[in-house]
Amino acid sequence: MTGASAGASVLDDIVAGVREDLAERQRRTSRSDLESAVATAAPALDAEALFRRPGLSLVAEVKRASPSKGELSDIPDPASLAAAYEAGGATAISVLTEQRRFRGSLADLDVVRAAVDVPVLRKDFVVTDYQVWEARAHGADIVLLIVAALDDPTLRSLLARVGELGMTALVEVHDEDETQRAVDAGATVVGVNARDLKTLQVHPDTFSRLRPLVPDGVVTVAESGISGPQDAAAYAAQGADVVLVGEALVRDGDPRAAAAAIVAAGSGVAR
Ligand SMILES: O=P(O)(O)OC[C@@H](O)[C@@H](O)c1c[nH]c2ccccc12
Repeated sequence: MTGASAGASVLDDIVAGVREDLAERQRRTSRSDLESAVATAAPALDAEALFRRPGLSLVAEVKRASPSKGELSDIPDPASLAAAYEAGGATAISVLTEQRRFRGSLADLDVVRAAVDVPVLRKDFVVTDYQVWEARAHGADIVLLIVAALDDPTLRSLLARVGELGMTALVEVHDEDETQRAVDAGATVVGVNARDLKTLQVHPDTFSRLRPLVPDGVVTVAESGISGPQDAAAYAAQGADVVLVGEALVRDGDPRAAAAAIVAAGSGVAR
């Protein structure tokens, strides 16, 4: 049995809402409209190559709310927030585009894309090819693929599409079985989410438990519950190439300095 069929969960609820919103957008914008937009868009930036550079990379997230915490921050100006992250040395910017639980949107992705020169991640519950085209049409360079939400054939076909469009896939796992599925499907960037999206609980030891299952040469990303520089340095010492941070940055009054402190903490950590 795969994660996608593991019974009712928060994740199933979120994906059901995502599919309804998706059907609505598909009525307005055809797949061929998206393909035309992609054909004339600037090519995707190579985020994976940036993640492979020495030192700890930071992916800084634009996140207003979450199912576990509710409202986090109003973020009236996502473009300025993203620019602050970039000025602080973030390698890439993550933008939540899920609307119902995270209060994100493709409009947020658009304004962030226009505001920064670094790669941008579309953070959403991607379950169909259409959403990958949509991500690229809106300027995303990276797409999140959550293994728990996908069966193997779908994971593989979405990975192939992300590659065809020149983008990087961040393939998210939260247990041993999902890690094996990600690796077998050929993921080159694996994100270990310390928050189990089925129960919403954070388990800080998840990264160190799953890291040994990821082959050398695959980029690893530590995700969720990172409260600041100390946590980031700890993940770097455990072999993380990248940390993905949302709440701690959106709640900080000085997101540029907060991002810079995380980047500084990760530099010079023996890995
Ligand atoms: O705000 P935090 O605890 O720093 O977490 C960021 C990020 O890991 C989290 O937003 C996230 C990780 N995977 C996801 C999948 C969908 C939505 C959100 C997420």
